[in-house]
Amino acid sequence: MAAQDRWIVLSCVPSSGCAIFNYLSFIEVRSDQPKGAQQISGRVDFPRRSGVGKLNRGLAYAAPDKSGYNYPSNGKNLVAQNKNGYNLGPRRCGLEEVVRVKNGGTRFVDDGVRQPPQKKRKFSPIVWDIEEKEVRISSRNRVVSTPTTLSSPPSPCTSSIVSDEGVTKHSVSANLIEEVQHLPPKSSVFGFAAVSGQQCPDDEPEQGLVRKEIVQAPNIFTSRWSSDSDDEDVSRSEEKSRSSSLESGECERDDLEGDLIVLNQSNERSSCVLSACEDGDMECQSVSYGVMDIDDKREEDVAVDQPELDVEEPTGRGVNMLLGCRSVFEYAKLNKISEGTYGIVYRARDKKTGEIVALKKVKILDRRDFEEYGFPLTSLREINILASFDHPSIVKVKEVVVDDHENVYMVMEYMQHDFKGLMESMKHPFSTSDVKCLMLQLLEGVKYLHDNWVLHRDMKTSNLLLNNQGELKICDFGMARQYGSPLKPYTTKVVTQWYRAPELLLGAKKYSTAVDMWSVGCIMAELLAKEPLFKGTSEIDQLRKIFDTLGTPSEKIWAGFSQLPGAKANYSKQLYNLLRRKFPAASFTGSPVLSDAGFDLLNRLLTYDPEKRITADDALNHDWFHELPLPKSKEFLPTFPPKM
Ligand SMILES: Nc1ncnc2c1ncn2[C@@H]1O[C@H](COP(=O)(O)OP(=O)(O)OP(=O)(O)O)[C@@H](O)[C@H]1O
Repeated sequence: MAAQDRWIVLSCVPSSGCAIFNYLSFIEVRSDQPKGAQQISGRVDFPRRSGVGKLNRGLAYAAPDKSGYNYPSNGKNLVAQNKNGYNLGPRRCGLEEVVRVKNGGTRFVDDGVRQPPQKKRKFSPIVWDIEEKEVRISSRNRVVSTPTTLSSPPSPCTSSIVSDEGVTKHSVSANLIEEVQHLPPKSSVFGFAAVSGQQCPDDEPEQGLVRKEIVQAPNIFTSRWSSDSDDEDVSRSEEKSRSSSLESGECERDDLEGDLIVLNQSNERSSCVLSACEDGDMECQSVSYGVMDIDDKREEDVAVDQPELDVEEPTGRGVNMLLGCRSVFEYAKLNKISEGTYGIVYRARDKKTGEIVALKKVKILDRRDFEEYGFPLTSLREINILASFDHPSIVKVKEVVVDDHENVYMVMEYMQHDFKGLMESMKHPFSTSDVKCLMLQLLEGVKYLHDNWVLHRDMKTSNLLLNNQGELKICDFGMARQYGSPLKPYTTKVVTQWYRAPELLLGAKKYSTAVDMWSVGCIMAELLAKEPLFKGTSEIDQLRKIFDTLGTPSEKIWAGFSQLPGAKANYSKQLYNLLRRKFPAASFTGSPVLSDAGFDLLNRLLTYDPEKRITADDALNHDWFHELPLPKSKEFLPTFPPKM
């Protein structure tokens, strides 16, 4: 396959300093371009960024295949330079050379340097760095696809940086270039928180004082981010259409922040492409499907705000990129598993292989919105992240397929159960060794996410799947987003209410991995008790329920608590942490029992202060997992009758 038939993804750069690329894009490498540097058809749009320079459009070029290139392991580093040769930093790409010319003539050139093999992701998905904006993908010029080739090229997404404390961390690097997936023809690719201690000993709960056992849990905020002094405005837009089908305890998802999105692929004839763009001052970003045609207004913008392009305009127009995706009719739908806010999930069979899969149809909530704004961001985000991840505790996306009506489906590995449904149908709760086994898998998955700078933000039992091999996998990444340094304000309307961390309920705009850890604590409690821990009926009721159990937080146990928007409300003072009552060390009443070590872990997960809340890494090393009963191995987990 010639290079010019490939699709490549140009990635974006976080918004630091002079970094001016904010998006990744999918760009078609065309064969009808001049020699040497093959022009990549399409438009590359960038969000407007104050102080950085407006980037509206660029053109991408790629050199022809110099054969013998053994993707992905031989990926080269590319350097982006502006017109004056200013080096914008290394980028890595799965193609031999990629030259991207943006406004002002920025181009990527091969610097001949090899990237050391890196870790974790199959490829780097997105860096989304757009705060709380409505982001949609335009249905005009549509194209979609996602990688299915799950080879694991070294991740270009991480690089070492030095944190505030001088500790070397991995971070999502700026300046990414996504890698090309080489695909076979036709395969579409695609107190109380008396801190950790939060303890109020069971034998003396009424004695008045909460024991404050300050445990030096890793400091999530300070260890991973620089100062949060950047008080960026969060421009958030409400999603116009909402589903009324929210499950009990769920909040509406009102944020569509984050950005876009990946999907790369190639096959012999056509591929799916996404590019990202910004809609003028409105900062409504959209991703064009398919070949990007040049819209006049954007050209004007470029002309006014940017130096002249020193490259040719793209010539390609209107290729139907959906051709690159297999049809959903390759699968026989067997039954509907679930209909959620953003998707309908079916059990289906691959007609060719007989394999049973899960098909998640992306729900278009409002057709007119779709026409105008395109493919829902949450779905793109989910596809992108899932396609980029490769971990036993994260559900795998096999490919993306389409139907005749432009509906898009994710094809995922099929998992027989979700924990919400499972626990509703179980007569007895999981045993302690079952829960340990499940918690280890869950924490491994969460650690993987956090190591890759992704917040899931919607951890709950219905988003945890279990198969008959005893494997637990996290799904539903529609709310996930990349985070980085410095800590940015995000929307607070994330995480289903029952699992939502107190800092979110109290309106903290800056939050991070600790929100997922709180949810993990709620899940641990639920796995043990077979009942959700805090079943609030509203946000205020949710807080009330948390405070009633863990005690009302104060500045003393949670530094910064009093500054949170929601802290001003008049909460009734509950001085004690009564969690141990719900999980006693021994019980004759049927309450779930929990050893001191187990209770300590639960308490650390449900620590008010996010900075003191335990991390996934530390939780995995917690003593509870080393004491008897030991975690069961997956193969010995109970099996359950199939849900129908
Ligand atoms: N790979 C899979 N295999 C089997 N069932 C699945 C799979 N993925 C999802 N499901 C089922 O579909 C349900 C909804 O999936 P998912 O959460 O991804 O959709 P959603 O539309 O985002 O839902 P919600 O609005 O609840 O967040 C899950 O709770 C689970 O029961």
